[in-house]
Amino acid sequence: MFSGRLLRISHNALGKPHHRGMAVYSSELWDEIRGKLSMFPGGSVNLVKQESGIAVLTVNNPDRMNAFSGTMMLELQDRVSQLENWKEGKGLIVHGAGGTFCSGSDLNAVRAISNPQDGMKMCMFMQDTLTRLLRLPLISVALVEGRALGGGAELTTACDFRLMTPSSEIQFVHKHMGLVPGWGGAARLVRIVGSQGALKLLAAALKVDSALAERIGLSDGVVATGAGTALAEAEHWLGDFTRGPAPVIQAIKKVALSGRERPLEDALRKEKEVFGTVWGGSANLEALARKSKHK
Ligand SMILES: CC[C@H](C(=O)O)C(=O)SCCNC(=O)CCNC(=O)[C@H](O)C(C)(C)COP(=O)(O)OP(=O)(O)OC[C@H]1O[C@@H](n2cnc3c(N)ncnc32)[C@H](O)[C@@H]1OP(=O)(O)O
Repeated sequence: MFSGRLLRISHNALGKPHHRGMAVYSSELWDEIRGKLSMFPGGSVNLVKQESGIAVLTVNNPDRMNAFSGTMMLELQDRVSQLENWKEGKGLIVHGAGGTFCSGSDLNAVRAISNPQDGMKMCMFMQDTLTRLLRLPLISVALVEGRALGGGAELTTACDFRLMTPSSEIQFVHKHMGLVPGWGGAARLVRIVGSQGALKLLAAALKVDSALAERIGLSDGVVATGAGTALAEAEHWLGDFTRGPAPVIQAIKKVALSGRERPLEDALRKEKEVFGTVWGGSANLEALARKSKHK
């Protein structure tokens, strides 16, 4: 488990603790890393915020099976910042362009930064961004069509839920690359499928199809394939969880998140704090006035 102390007190490159909201590392480090990543262009990360309160984030580099170039890593961080400030937001779908999810880091960039120093910086940058993605006050789902490989598999674990099309696959291929996950994917995978399950998926670099993924709790459901169909089905699926006023949905995500990440007493204090934001709020008062019955 992430401890509450780690959540709120992380360490900068010099080992000094610093306090930051939803991030893991100090943003003082980012200027240098951003400079390096900006040298590897290609693709984009697109964000559409819809009136429904559900946003769609598209990893878009179809010529490279949606691999993450350096500039896409930068764009992802910017998109997450935008979503952190989206007051009306309730849900998020993360998917890939052109019928596939994401094939991880762009190997052309990886080859150019294959020294340990640059690798560590990229790792910290992506850990920070994906941690912030998971901590958004939005209910998020990764829609996996085609392949989710390496860092792409890690990206799926930075969402609250995963949906897969019947023929799609998630594979932590890191072992075959002589690596371990570096974008926080191992830590998150353990929380999703347990330590035994995570060890099996990582150590065998198993191809996890949609049936196996559902059986081990990696996937939360299967959606039909087809141009636009999978996305529409994912929106419909998410709609069940995002129906209602944004402050209430965001509060639900916050208490679930603190329960997932914090030790019990810390999570209880957080729950009390979040409870205070909705108690006597407009949705609460309207429900009381309606004399709601839950038959
Ligand atoms: C922490 C994360 C970790 C790290 O950085 O440390 C990583 O993510 S490492 C990257 C892990 N991913 C891979 O190793 C993917 C390697 N690629 C493949 O296995 C295949 O390309 C596959 C299965 C994604 C798709 O196979 P398919 O036969 O359907 O298509 P092609 O192989 O012809 O691919 C089309 C085109 O895309 C290029 N491509 C695919 N993935 C990447 C990538 N990760 N980086 C750069 N380019 C990629 C592939 O080379 C083809 O380009 P072309 O110019 O046509 O050769």
